[in-house]
Amino acid sequence: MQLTDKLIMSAIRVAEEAGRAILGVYDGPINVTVKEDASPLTQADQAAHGIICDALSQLTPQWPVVSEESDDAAKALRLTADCYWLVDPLDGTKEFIRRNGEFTVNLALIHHSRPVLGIVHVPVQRLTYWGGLGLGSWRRSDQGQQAIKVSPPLPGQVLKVVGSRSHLTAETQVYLAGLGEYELVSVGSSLKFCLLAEGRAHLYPRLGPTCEWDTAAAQAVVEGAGGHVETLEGEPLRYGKSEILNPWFVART
Ligand SMILES: Nc1ncnc2c1ncn2[C@@H]1O[C@H](COP(=O)(O)O)[C@@H](OP(=O)(O)O)[C@H]1O
Ligand SMILES: [Mg+2]
Repeated sequence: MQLTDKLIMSAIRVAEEAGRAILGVYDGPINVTVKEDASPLTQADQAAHGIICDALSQLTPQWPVVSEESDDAAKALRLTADCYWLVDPLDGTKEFIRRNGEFTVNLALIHHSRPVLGIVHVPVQRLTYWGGLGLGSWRRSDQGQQAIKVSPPLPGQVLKVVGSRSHLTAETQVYLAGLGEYELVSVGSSLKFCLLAEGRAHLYPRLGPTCEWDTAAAQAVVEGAGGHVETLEGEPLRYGKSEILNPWFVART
C-alpha cells in the first residue's frame, strides 16, 4: 500500500473541513443527546461524521470508512477489511460540550491491524498533527509546519504525565502513585498523545476504557515521532480486535 503526500494532504483537508463544521456548532447552541452506551452525542459529531465519510469514500473508494458514529454494519467492516479508515469525528465530546477547546478530529488508516497513518486535528487551535511509523510526524498551525519528535525525560527532570480530564480511573491513580515524582496535566481527547509526540509530555498511562477509534490516529502520530503505545504486556496496540474496547495501555517516549 502506497501512501503518497497527495493522499495524506487530501486526508488532512478532510479533517480540517470537519473541524470547521464542528466550530460552526461550537459557536452556537449545542444540542446534546445521550447514546445507548450513555455517552453524549451532539449535532457536531454527526456533521463531522457525514463530511468525513463522504469525503474519504470519494478519495479512496477502495477502503471502507469505519466511524464511531457509523451503523453496526459499517462498524463490522473493521473485523474483515485488510485496510480501512478508522475515524473518531469528534473525540472529547464532553470537552466540546464544556467548551474548553480540548477536542479533536481523528482519522487513522489501519493496514493489517496497525495504524499506518494518523491525522489529529484540533479545531480550536487551527492545529493539525499527522504521521506514522516510517513517515515521521508533523504539526501544522498558522505559525507554520514542523517535524515533531518525542523527548524522553532528561536526568533529574520531573516526569510530565498526561491523563484524562473526564475519565481518570482509580487504576490510573494507583499506577501514578508508583511513579515517584511526577507532574500530572489533565487534558481531554487524543490531544494527550499529541503532547507526548511533540515532546511536551513523557508519559500517558490509560488504565481505563477507550475504544479503537479514540487511539488509532494519535498512536500513529506518536509512533511516527519515535514513541510507543503499548499494552501493559509491552505489545503495540492493535486494531480490528473482536471487541471495540482497547486493553489498558501506556503511551511513552
Ligand atoms: N466507559 C467507557 N467505555 C468506552 N470508552 C470510553 C469510556 N469512557 C471514556 N471512553 C472514551 O474516552 C474518550 C474520551 O477520552 P478522554 O477521557 O481522554 O478525553 C471518549 O471519546 P468520545 O469523546 O469520542 O466519546 C470515549 O470513547
Ligand atoms: Mg473518542
